[in-house]
Amino acid sequence: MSIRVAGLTKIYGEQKAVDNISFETGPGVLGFLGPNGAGKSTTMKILTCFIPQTSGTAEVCGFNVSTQPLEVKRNIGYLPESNALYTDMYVKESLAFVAGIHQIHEPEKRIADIIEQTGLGPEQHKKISQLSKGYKQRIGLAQAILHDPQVLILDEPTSGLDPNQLIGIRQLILDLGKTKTIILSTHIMQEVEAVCDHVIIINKGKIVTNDTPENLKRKNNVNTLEEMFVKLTYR
Ligand SMILES: Nc1ncnc2c1ncn2[C@@H]1O[C@H](COP(=O)(O)OP(=O)(O)OP(=O)(O)O)[C@@H](O)[C@H]1O
Repeated sequence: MSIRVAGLTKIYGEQKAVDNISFETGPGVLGFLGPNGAGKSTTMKILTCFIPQTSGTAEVCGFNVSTQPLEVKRNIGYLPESNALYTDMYVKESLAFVAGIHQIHEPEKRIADIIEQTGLGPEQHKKISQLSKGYKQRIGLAQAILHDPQVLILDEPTSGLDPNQLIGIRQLILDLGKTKTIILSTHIMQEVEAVCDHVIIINKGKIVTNDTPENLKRKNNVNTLEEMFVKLTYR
C-alpha cells in the first residue's frame, strides 16, 4: 500500500481536528470527503509533511512522515487548496523552478511532456498572473506531478472551474489514477462518481465510512452520493 495511516490525531490548542483515524490505500483515486472543518486538509497537510501530527503514524511509500520527510516529499505531489503560485513567473519559468528544486534530469524534455499532459500548451508563453483560474489549477497540477511522484494529494483541485475546464482536469486525474495513488478532496459528488474508486468520509475528525461508491449507496439504501453524504454527516 502506498499510504498507511494508523491512529492519526491532530490537536490544535483545545480542538481535536483529526481524531484517531486509520486507513490504507494503493493505486487508484480515493475520494476524501467530509463537511467543512471535518479535518480533510489537516490530514493532507500531515501526509505531505507540512504540519506534524499530535500522535499516530503516517507512511507514504513505506517512508515515515515524521522521521523520513525528504523521502516522503520525493514520492508525493501536493496541490494544496490555496494553490499558491509565483504569479510573476512565466509558465515554463515556474516549471523550470520546480524542476530545479527536484533536481530533475533533462528538465526541458520533462517540462515539455508535462505541458502536453496538463493541456497547458496554448497558454505556455504567458505569465501565471495572466492565466484563467482553470489554467492556474493546471499549473498547480503540473508542478505537483513534475517529479513523477507515486502519490498525489489533491485538495479541491476543481473548485471554481467552468464545466469545460472541469472535464479536462477530471480526465487528467482519471489518467493519473491508472498508475498512481491519488487522494482527492472534493465537495462535488458528481466528481466522486466520475473519478473515485474508493471513498472515505470523515466527520468531526473521525472516519465514518470507507468503501466503494457503489457499496456506499447500496449499504445506505440511497440512490445518490449526495444523499449518502447528508445521511452520514448531517449534524
Ligand atoms: N492552524 C490551525 N489552528 C487552529 N485550528 C485549525 C487550524 N487549521 C485548521 N483548524 C481547525 O481544524 C478543523 C479542521 O480543519 P480542516 O481545514 O482540516 O478541515 P477541512 O475538512 O479541510 O475543511 P474544508 O472542507 O472547509 O476545507 C477546523 O475546525 C479548523 O478550524
